[in-house]
Amino acid sequence: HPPEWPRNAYVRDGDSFDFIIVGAGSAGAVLASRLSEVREWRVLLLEAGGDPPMESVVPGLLGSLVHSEFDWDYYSLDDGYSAQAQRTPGRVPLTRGKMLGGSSSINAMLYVRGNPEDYNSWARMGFEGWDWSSVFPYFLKNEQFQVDELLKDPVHGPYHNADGPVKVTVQDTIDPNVANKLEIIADSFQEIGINRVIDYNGPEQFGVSYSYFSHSKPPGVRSSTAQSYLVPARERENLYVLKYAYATKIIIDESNVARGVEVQLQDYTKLNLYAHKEVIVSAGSLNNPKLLIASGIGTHEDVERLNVELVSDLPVGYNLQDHFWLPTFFTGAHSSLLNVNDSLPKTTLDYYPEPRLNGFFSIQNFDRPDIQSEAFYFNQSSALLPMLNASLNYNDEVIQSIINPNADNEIVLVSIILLHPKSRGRVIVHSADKDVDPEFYLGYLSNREDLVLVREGIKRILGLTQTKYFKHVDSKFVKVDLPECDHYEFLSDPYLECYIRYLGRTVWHQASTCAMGRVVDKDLRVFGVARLRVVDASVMPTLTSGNTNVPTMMIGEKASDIIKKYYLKLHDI
Ligand SMILES: Cc1cc2nc3c(=O)[nH]c(=O)nc-3n(C[C@H](O)[C@H](O)[C@H](O)COP(=O)(O)OP(=O)(O)OC[C@H]3O[C@@H](n4cnc5c(N)ncnc54)[C@H](O)[C@@H]3O)c2cc1C
Repeated sequence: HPPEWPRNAYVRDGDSFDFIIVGAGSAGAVLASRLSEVREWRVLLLEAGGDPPMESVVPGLLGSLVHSEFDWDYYSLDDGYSAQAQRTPGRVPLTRGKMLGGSSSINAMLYVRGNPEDYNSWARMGFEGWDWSSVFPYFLKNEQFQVDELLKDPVHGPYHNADGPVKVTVQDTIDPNVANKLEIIADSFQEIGINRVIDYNGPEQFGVSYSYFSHSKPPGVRSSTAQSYLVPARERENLYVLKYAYATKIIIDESNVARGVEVQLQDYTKLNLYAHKEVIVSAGSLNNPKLLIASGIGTHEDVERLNVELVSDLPVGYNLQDHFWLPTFFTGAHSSLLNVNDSLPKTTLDYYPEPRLNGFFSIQNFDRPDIQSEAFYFNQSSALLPMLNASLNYNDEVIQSIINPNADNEIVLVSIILLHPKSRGRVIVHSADKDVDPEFYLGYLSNREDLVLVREGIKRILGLTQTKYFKHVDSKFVKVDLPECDHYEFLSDPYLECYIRYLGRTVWHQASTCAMGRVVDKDLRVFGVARLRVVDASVMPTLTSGNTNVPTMMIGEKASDIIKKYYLKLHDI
């Protein structure tokens, strides 16, 4: 059954609330739920989209919402240098959820907290209160861990909580062949020095393990923030959820105090809504810059371009950071499709449809991992083609050159993710009009050190071909059809760099466009404007060592307590 989503609020022009939150995503929905725990606070949550459809709720339907009405469907600018093997060179689809739950309603559900050093480094940068020991309680508060053996385990148990809102399970599959192959691949990783660990959210992140996902045990239901934070709060009389409500501008008075939000509804009606206490912007790293710059908060050049008056001169939209994702492909065991029945995928909608191992290792910096690596196994009947096509958006020649060896062989895809890129991108806003998208320059590999690190990462992974099982099946690194790289010796450094520039692309972790220290302070208040905060992935000073959804929910949890402490004058919550 579809969940009972919160009802749409009846709101009139001029209405006022205590808090207005813009964006019901990974952070915004957490804030709305936590702030409305204070019954005397009236909380309005504005969301540009509506309720999530069943394709969002059912884990096995992952991937079917890309380019739909539930996706902002942005594309990056072609920089002529990276992601050149996309269908349109350089133009990478930047999927973002447009519905309750935001990107937590469309993402791949991997549950990865990152490394304690990520947060300790934020504290060392001067952001007091963001060190690991301060943020760890919020990770616990978020989690409803459903892996009983680990909960009971004296070593792993203390790293988990069974009572939070977001259900977390360990990967499972009903296909014994897939389970067996993932075991073999994990052993092969061990042979190249990437050890087996049980739980990367536990005592040790370095190593390879099964993946943990934010969905429930069967019957599998995605634990988006809509499902886990908003549904349980839907009966609260002080929580108002306004759907299909696009925030066009923050209303700021002449003393630089945020007073409310100007909203455009689907039928283009405009409403002015007011906040007695605060406006909180949680529209995500790609959308916040447009809203802030249209409200006069940005560099003076960017604000002037929109013909608005400057309120606070801040580098909004700069400093865009993203994890760079690169696939490598290896042939596995020989196999052929003689029996059609054997070829039918053995899968269930209860689980994530593409089981994968998740590994973390380092090339340079051993305080925390610098590379994340995922390993997927595909037989002929599997999801390889749709994944290359719909999710990864490669051109036909590239896809064909990977699918061809798959006719006679299983394929192992091993991705390499650059966790701490030095390259930076930018969101460029040309218009405040709801229907004019900003431009997104990702800046991948603009710092050569990033290219070198990924290249060394591939070399480490190439070691797999020398391991027992891969040798036994005579595994080969698949030569992808990249004519521009052909004049380099296959697998030489220049060849690998060319390969990276063509195949590398996003894994949808854009962050830091309103980072702490640049646009907001450590309590996430916007510099130069009173009663205005930004709370979402855009405030991360640097990226974490892993997928960004849980860190963003943690930011929502921590910000809720910062706000409660401030207004309720509490010392501890
Ligand atoms: C395809 C995909 C796969 C991913 N896979 C994973 C994964 O497996 N694991 C993981 O940890 N992370 C994953 N991520 C990343 C993770 O989901 C994001 O980092 C996280 O959701 C960001 O949260 P946020 O609160 O910053 O923004 P969002 O969750 O995107 O929320 C922003 C919300 O604001 C709304 N909004 C925007 N502009 C306006 C406006 N002007 N007015 C009103 N509302 C507005 C949006 O509709 C949206 O609901 C993935 C992301 C994508 C897109």
